[in-house]
Amino acid sequence: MRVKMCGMQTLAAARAAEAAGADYIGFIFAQGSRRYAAPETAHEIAREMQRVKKVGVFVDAPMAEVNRIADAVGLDYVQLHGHETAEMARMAERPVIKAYRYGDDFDAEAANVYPAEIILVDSYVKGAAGGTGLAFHWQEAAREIARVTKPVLIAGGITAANVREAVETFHPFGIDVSGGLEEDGVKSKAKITAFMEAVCALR
Ligand SMILES: O=C(O)c1ccccc1NCC(=O)[C@H](O)[C@H](O)COP(=O)(O)O
Repeated sequence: MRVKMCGMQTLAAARAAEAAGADYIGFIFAQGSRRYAAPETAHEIAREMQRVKKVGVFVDAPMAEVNRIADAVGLDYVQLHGHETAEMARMAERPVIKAYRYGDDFDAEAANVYPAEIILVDSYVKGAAGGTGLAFHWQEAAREIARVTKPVLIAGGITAANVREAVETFHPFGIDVSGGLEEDGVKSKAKITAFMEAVCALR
């Protein structure tokens, strides 16, 4: 079970995520997010990482900008978290993680033919692209999400307290977490460690 820890803004948080055993860390390049990371900052953090894969999160950004930032930062994946078309995804120069919001644009058939390596299913909250800290209706969604034939990351409101239920409900490729690692809106080393302990207890 893979773990993606998203919304990294400091070297300390990224080091804690890597040391705890995260498989992916994410940087938010969506202007307006409180978790926005400037590409220069993300690059400084990324170059210190040894093993963890670096993901850049974009919302309806021009693909030229996505590719430019991916090069500048040294990203391993780009996460398209808006309403990007398949044509846009084909222009990506990195493997794509395509995010859908359950209750908005999620559609298993569309996800299966979208040119992405990994599908991420997040919560839908009107007016927010992601990082809401809210879970969607897992029991209702499970059968539909099971029809996705690609690796699936489940996101939205996951914490150390409910990650077992998420895994037992979806049996996903992996879990994506951001707010569940924060204390007063800032990534917490203690919460990062506690989250991975909860995941390791499932393995
Ligand atoms: O985190 C953000 O601020 C954000 C803003 C705009 C688009 C995407 C964003 N986050 C993407 C992620 O992959 C988050 O980890 C995911 O939405 C789950 O967040 P949370 O519910 O806080 O665990």
